Amino acid sequence: MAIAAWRLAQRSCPSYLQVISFPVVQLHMNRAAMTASQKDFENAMNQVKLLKKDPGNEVKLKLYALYKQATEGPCNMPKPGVFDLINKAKWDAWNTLGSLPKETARQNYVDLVSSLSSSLESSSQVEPGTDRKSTGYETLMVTSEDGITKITLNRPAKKNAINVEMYHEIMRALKAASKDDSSITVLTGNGDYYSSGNDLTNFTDIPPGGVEEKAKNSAILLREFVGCFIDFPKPLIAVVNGPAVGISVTILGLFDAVYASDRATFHTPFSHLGQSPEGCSSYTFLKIMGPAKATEMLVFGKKLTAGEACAQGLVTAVFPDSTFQKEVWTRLKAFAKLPPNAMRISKEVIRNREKEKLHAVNAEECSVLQERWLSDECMNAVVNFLSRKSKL
Ligand SMILES: CCCCCC/C=C/C(=O)SCCNC(=O)CCNC(=O)[C@H](O)C(C)(C)COP(=O)(O)OP(=O)(O)OC[C@H]1O[C@@H](n2cnc3c(N)ncnc32)[C@H](O)[C@@H]1OP(=O)(O)O
Repeated sequence: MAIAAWRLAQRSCPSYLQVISFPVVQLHMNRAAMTASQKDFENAMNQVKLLKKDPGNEVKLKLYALYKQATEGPCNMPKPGVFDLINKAKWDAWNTLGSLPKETARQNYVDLVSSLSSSLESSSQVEPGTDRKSTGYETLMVTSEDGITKITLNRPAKKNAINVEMYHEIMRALKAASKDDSSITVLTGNGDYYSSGNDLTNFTDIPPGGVEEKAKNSAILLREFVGCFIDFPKPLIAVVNGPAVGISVTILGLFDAVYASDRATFHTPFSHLGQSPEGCSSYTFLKIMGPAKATEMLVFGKKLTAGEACAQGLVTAVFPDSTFQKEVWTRLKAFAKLPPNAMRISKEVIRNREKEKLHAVNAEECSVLQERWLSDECMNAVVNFLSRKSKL
C-alpha cells in the first residue's frame, strides 16, 4: 500500500519545479501588451534570455505570472487538478496576482528582471566584511548588518515550508554565516508563519531508484541539515514570528536562544503524519522539558502556545506580537555588540561535550525516519495532505 501510494505520487506529481522551462515566459508573447513601456518590457524579456545563471524555479514562476498578467490580465484559466503540479504551480503564481493592473504587472516584470540581473551578476563581487544583502538565494533572504547575520525563510505563500532547495540553501547560509564577520546568527520567517516544516511535496519527486532511494536520499539530506545546526559555532537565535511546525520546531533544541511572538505556536504532529521525531528532539526535548512533556509534544502531537513553550523551557522569552520585532531586535543588537570571541568560546564550552551524542542521536533518528517514510501511515498522510483531504 505504501509503495502504491508512492507510485501514485510519482505518476501524478512529477518534479514540477525541475521541469518549468526557463524560456517559458517567452512562449506566450501577446501583442496586446503594446503600450508606452512595451519596449522596456521587451528589453526585459531579452535580458531574461541573457542571464548567465538560472534564477531558479520560484523566480521563473514569478516571471511567468507577471508576464501572463501583463499580457492577458487576471488569471482566466480553470484551476488545474491537484496532481497536475506543474500547471497548478503556474496557475497559482498567476492567480495570486489577483486583479493587479496590466501596467503594474509589466512594470513589476521589468523591475524583477532588473533586480535579477544585478543580483546574479554582483553575487561574486561582495566584499567580505561589509554590510550586505545576500544574493543568489531563491528561498531565503540573507542579510548581514550590525554584527547580525539574519537568515529569513522566504516562501510565505507556502507558509515557509522547507523544500529540498531550502534545506540546501539554509546549509549554505549557515556555512557562510559561520565564517563571516558577524557575531550572532538569526533564523526567522517572512509572512505570517515561521515555518510549516518539511514541504510535503518533497516526497513526490521520486528518483529512478524508486521510493527506497528517495527515502535514503532524504535521510542523508536530513542528517546533513541537522548536523549543520549541531556544529554551528556562533550564537544561533530563532526569532519565531508565527506558528512553527515539524522540523522547524525540533531544531529549536539546537539553538542558543528562542524568542517568540505571542502569535507563535509549536507543533510536532509526527504521529499524525506517520513519522517520528528528528532534529535531535528525541534527546534535546527530553532534556529541556522532561520526558512527560516531551512525549505530549513528540508522540501525541500536542500543540503548544508560545507561553506554554516558554514555561517548558523551549522558548527563551515571549513578546506581544505588536512589539515583537522592535523588542527582539533591540535585544539582539545589544547582544551583537558583545565580544564575539568570548561568545563563541562560551558556546563551545556549553555545547561541545554534547556534540558527539547529538550526532549519534541525529544518525539514529534519520535511520528510523528512513523506514517510517516507507510506511503506509506516512504515505497515506502525505497523499491526504496533497489531495487536500487533511491539514494539521
Ligand atoms: C528531506 C526530507 C526531510 C524531512 C524531515 C522531516 C520533517 C518533518 C516535518 O516537518 S513534519 C511537518 C510537516 N508539515 C505539515 O504537515 C504541515 C502541512 N500544512 C498544513 O497542515 C497547513 O498548510 C497549515 C496548518 C500549516 C496552514 O494552514 P492554512 O493556514 O489553512 O494555509 P494553507 O494550508 O492554505 O497553506 C497555504 C499554502 O501553503 C502550502 N503548505 C503549507 N504547508 C505546507 C507543507 N508543509 N508542505 C507543502 N505545502 C505546504 C499549502 O499547501 C498551501 O498551498 P496552495 O496555496 O494550496 O498551493
